[in-house]
Amino acid sequence: MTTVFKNPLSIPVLGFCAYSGTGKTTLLKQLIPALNQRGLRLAVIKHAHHNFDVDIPGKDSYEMRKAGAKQMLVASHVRWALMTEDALDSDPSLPHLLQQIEADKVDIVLVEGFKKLALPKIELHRASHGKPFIHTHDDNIVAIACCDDTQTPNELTRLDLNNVDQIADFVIAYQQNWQAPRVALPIDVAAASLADDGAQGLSVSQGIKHILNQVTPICATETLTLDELDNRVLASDCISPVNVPQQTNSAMDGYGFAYTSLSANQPLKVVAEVLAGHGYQQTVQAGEAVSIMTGAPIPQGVDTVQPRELCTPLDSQVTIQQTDKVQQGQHVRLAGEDIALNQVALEAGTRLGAAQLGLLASLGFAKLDAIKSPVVAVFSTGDEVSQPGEALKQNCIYDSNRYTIKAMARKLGCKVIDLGIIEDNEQALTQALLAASEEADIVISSGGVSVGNADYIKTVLAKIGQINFWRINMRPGRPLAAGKINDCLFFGLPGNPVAVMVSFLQFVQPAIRKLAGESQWQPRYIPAIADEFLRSKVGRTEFLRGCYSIGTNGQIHVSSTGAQGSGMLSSMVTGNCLIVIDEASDHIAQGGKVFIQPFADLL
Ligand SMILES: Nc1nc2c(c(=O)[nH]1)N[C@H]1C(S)=C(S)[C@@H](COP(=O)(O)OP(=O)(O)OC[C@H]3O[C@@H](n4cnc5c(N)ncnc54)[C@H](O)[C@@H]3O)O[C@H]1N2
Ligand code: MOO
Repeated sequence: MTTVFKNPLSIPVLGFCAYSGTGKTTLLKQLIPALNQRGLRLAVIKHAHHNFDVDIPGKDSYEMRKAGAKQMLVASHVRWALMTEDALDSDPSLPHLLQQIEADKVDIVLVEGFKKLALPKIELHRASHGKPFIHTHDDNIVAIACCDDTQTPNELTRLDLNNVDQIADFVIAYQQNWQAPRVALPIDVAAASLADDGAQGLSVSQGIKHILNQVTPICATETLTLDELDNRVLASDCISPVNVPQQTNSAMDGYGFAYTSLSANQPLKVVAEVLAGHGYQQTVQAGEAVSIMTGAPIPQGVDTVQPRELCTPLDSQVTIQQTDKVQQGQHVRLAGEDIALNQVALEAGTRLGAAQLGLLASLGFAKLDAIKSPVVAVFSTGDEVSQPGEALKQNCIYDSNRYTIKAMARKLGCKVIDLGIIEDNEQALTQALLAASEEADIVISSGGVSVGNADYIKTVLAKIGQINFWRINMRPGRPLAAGKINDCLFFGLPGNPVAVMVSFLQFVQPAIRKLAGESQWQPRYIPAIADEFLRSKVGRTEFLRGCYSIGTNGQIHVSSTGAQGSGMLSSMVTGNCLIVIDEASDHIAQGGKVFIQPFADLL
């Protein structure tokens, strides 16, 4: 049995394990020079089972430690050592020790000891010692080094315990082939299986995958002006018809000359002034310079520009100051260095914003084809749900969901049809849903997807569409209906206002983006440090509303907005992000790592 081990470094860690007396240290003492000879920089961590000391009584560092310094760092120009007094009841933590290694100074960490940790290891075995194998009960053994008299399983790399060069070659290959494990995000749609485990509910990733499988991107396009293209999705690759910049030009107001003309304190003859939008048609000769403005084309013979403030003009000459610091080609913007002629400047499926529109303008485009905007029809249900602006009847609530859904859909570039509040009766719902499915690409409702008695929506949907009623293992937003009415996508979001927003962001948003032809979109996760204990539950993804900020240590910190009731819309207003806790965690400790999705990135 081994204990979980997570390598916190970006370099490999390789253990050497054996029963005592096998010759681990003897081997390592021979292996280290062999690896050094092959150019591998090493760190070694050794687990000592006894109380040891590396210091000598009488030395200053020893005396200061004995006087009570918990940590003592002694340093000279050749070596430094950090000694830390730990009175642990159990083994030291290898990840913690690894974090003390300067990973930019070494290529691999070799570990002697820590036999029980699930870290990759080479087992050393000497049959003559009569000790059992380790690989039979440890899956982390990557090779076994033994003598001729030992039988080993075929699937395990076999090394000769007495052949140090062979073992060194193995370590080199291990280091070269090692890849840092991918950071596991709390939601991984690509890895989700679509196996039918509906009784258990679906994970968020499974739900998204099922939904995306039902979405066929819109093909219809329309030609729009640059202004109209804002927040729209480009229909085809945009090929640059020009070089940007069109010609090689100056990045500074100053003097342009041939780098080879420069010699200290030798003035250059100023032969012309070149302004932006104009040119100088002659070739600038050796010993000559032009006065040149930012954006003006660089004349023939010039390859370098010195800013005006580092030049001394006198009559028709200029002296270039600090000639020793001038670099050939400085302050010259090359033709096409931003975007080259015929290069794909923007790919089909790009959502256009300020930067993209500016870039299209810089290429001279006035109009381009965009995918037609998805049309989203939105309605609310529930006898208690009332129209804002009207007097609130007793036991009723105002309809907030329709407004959050409409605003989120519009933010995603959709055209919105507002179907209002549809009364909870079968005929009205059937008519409204069928009519909406004719006009819209997506129909979204809220409320009535759980197990309540007065909800007709489930009955109606079962009759007119192919709709799944899922239980998603998440909070908030557990019930979710998703499917199709004819060719129209349908989402029945849960009624609780925060659940509506979270379900929209996690499930409807990817569907709308795929529908709209946006090919590259992935939700963004940003690592943050939890400033408080965050409660969760194994088996469900938790979306807490949080506030993140940059801490004094320069890292992103996050805390929850407080009470997390799924009816408390104010938490979405106070917060600036969702804190996403994966299914495997039952809590995040204060100071622990957690992923956040800033609202600004989500919509
Ligand atoms: N016995 C069970 N009860 C509930 C369960 C469950 O699994 N078993 N799930 C709970 C969860 S979680 C949620 S979320 C809700 C979702 O239920 P519905 O989708 O059927 O929604 P309603 O019951 O219609 O409404 C829930 C809540 O939201 C308010 N609401 C509804 N529409 C709007 C609107 N347009 N604007 C603002 N607020 C709205 C409604 O008044 C309710 O308070 O079910 C739990 N119960
Ligand atoms: O999942 Mo419900 O959405 O907790 O409010």
